[in-house]
Amino acid sequence: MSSFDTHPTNSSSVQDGRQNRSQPPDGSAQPVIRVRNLRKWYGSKQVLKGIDLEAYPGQIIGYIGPNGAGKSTTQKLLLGLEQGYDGYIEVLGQDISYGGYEYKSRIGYVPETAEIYDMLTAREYLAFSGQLYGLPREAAERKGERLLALFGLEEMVDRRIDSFSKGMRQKVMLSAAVLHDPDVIFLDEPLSGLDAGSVAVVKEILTRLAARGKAIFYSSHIMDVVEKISSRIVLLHDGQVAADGSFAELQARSEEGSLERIFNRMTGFDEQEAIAEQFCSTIAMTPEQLAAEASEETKRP
Ligand SMILES: Nc1ncnc2c1ncn2[C@@H]1O[C@H](COP(=O)(O)OP(=O)(O)OP(=O)(O)O)[C@@H](O)[C@H]1O
Repeated sequence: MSSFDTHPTNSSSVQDGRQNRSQPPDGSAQPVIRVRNLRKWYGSKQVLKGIDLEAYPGQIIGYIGPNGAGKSTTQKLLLGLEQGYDGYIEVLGQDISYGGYEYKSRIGYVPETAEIYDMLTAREYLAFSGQLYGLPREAAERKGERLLALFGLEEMVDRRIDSFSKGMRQKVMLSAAVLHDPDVIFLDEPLSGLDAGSVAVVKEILTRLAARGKAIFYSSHIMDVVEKISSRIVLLHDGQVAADGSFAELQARSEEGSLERIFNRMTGFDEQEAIAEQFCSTIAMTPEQLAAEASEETKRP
């Protein structure tokens, strides 16, 4: 039985959640995200080279890839934050090229780098972002206060965000992204700066939100978390989808153990030892050695 058939309120833990959600959705489920042949250029550089994607309610999609592969660009295009693309993007049944707003109120987003209004207190910020998504101010404040308290920040609610640590800010961003109970949640490195206990809490929250039918689009470089929580993993390499399937399917295809090893093999990365050695040797080079090397280079034809 797949999670698309049932949305249990008493969901399984992170450890066994993956197996429960690795099945494809049943025929009746409508995709909440549909992307066809998505292409994007920045100037003359083509960043996305024809992405096809579908996401269904209840899925956590681990969207992974090397630095610069195009993960954030894809998320920003789906969110309507980045303009100018070729291909087709549909979110919650709406072709986003028509520029409507309705679907945006059903989306939550934690960006990779938070642009947060840090002169506001946490309470003010959550009330403000809740209102942007259509919640009444009092409801947004009340819900925000409760979410922050659950993250252990009850003492900080009325402090200005510019006095928060990195992890505390991340908890505010996470709370702001889900305050309006969105149907689709985009997360770009959501665990950045969080301590081990908070990571465990967020993993459980994501598993439970998916069990309640939310679609979660999860970009991260922390492979063991992606491996554990994702019902489906999409590997982007050089602007193209290099693999798309459950962790078990990827494993069967690549005969590698962990997602980290699968990732390294599929992206052709096996040079970590050589690079690390060269890096350390470069650090140890003296000014004289660097000058000698530069003079050798100028002599070469
Ligand atoms: N505003 C921009 N203008 C020009 N080029 C950009 C812009 N934004 C992104 N790029 C380029 O697009 C490519 C993909 O960037 P993107 O941020 O989507 O990668 P990513 O997969 O999210 O990487 P990372 O894992 O490092 O966050 C990179 O080559 C980047 O330099």
